[in-house]
Amino acid sequence: MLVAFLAVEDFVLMGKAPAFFVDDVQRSFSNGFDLKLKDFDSAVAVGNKTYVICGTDDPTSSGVRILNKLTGEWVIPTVLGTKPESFKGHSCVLLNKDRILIMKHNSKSNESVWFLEVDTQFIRDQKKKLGTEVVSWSKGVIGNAKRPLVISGPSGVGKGTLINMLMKEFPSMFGFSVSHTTRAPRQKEQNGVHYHFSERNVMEEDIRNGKFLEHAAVHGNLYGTSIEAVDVVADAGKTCILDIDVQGARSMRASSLEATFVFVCPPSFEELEKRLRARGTETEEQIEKRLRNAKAELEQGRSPGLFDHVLVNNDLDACYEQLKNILGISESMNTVPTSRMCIIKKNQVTRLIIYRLCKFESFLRVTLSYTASKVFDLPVDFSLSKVNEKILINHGAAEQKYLYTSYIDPLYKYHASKACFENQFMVLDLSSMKGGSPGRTRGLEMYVL
Ligand SMILES: Nc1nc2c(ncn2[C@@H]2O[C@H](COP(=O)(O)OP(=O)(O)O)[C@@H](O)[C@H]2O)c(=O)[nH]1
Ligand SMILES: Nc1ncnc2c1ncn2[C@@H]1O[C@H](COP(=O)(O)OP(=O)(O)O)[C@@H](O)[C@H]1O
Repeated sequence: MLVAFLAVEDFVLMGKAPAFFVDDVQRSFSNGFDLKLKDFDSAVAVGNKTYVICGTDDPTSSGVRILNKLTGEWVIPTVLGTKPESFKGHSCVLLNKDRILIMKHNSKSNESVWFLEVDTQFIRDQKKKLGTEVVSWSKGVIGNAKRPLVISGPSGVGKGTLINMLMKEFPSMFGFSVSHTTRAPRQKEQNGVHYHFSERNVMEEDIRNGKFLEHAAVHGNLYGTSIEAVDVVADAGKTCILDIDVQGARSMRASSLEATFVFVCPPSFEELEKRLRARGTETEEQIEKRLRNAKAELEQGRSPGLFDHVLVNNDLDACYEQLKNILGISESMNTVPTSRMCIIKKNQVTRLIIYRLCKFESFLRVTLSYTASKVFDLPVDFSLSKVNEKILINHGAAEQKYLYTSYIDPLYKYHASKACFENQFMVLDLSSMKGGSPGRTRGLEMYVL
């Protein structure tokens, strides 16, 4: 049953597979080289390389080693991304020759799906940059994240003001991506709220270790968006707002993150200077540097294809309304409309109906988010097979039962009985898969067949 579903290039090798199966596949993968698989290790062939994924809880282990099948050499690659914490029994399958899907046995579905990227664009870029073999983990997330909002514009134009207004009016809809920076905190800025204020050497090390989605040198300091900063907001079901400079926006445009890009302009250069000085948070030297950089930023903000929308922040309220229009939101999305509130005061029966309606609305909201992230228990053992964009998670092998199914034989027109296996399948649907390293892989669906 298992073999019937396996395409040759997608061959699966399970840590806990029966010995005869391991031996057969091992030989064909390794061209005669000894893979030295330990308990819970698994191996996947990708072109001339065999990737061994080590089933271990040891945090010091790289978790992955690569055999070059032509030379017989082993390489320990640079491992980027967030790797799964405990990684014992698992099954894997190769997808599109560029990433390996790994599913943990005996786990919850929201913790079970991981991707090891081996030859995606991100990996090819990192290989060039680091000059080593590179692999990168990405956690698979059931359901889709909301489309992030990237806001850029020169210093003092009003980005922070607009973002604060949005977050204050719609606290349950928006979350802020807290960037890292090497600049010193301003008087009212809190670490972990406005920025993660970091030492340059620590931030540089984290960048090397692939913890950042993007980073840039701005006004003489280092700024960057960590993968964690965006994922925390997305995992809470909120739209993530990124306040980043034009270089950062450009990097995000080129990445797998699909976002709405908004550039905010001042009505005039003089007004920008006035606002920056009135804010009183920078020294004269810093103000001059920011104004010099603003000229180039304003030019780059108009680069074709970079920003989806350009807003002129002249009248603050008008600009804020325009931003809300872009996002397709209105006040009624977050509060009970005032007309309804008036009725509430008028009579008891209407009050009850309104109360139920509100309850139902919040029930719907909860139900919808629950459906998107419904959690399954994955069995102690299963095999994976790939059929187009779907992964069949077969956990019936251990409990296969004969069923006698009655049917009418079309030739002889009499009732017959046929023995067949009852297998239990769950499906991981990858057809809406998005994102990937260095962030999460989202848009997955899981259901029982
Ligand atoms: N590329 C990038 N730019 C950032 C990030 N965080 C902030 N910035 C940008 O850095 C610039 C300076 O920010 P900041 O020091 O807070 O000064 P402000 O813009 O005057 O409030 C602004 O253009 C921000 O949009 C980040 O994570 N990545
Ligand atoms: N439309 C506007 N008109 C007048 N002042 C504004 C407007 N928008 C923002 N400001 C003020 O300009 C200053 C800079 O705004 P801020 O949000 O800190 O800019 P940024 O985050 O882009 O650096 C703040 O003092 C803010 O109150």
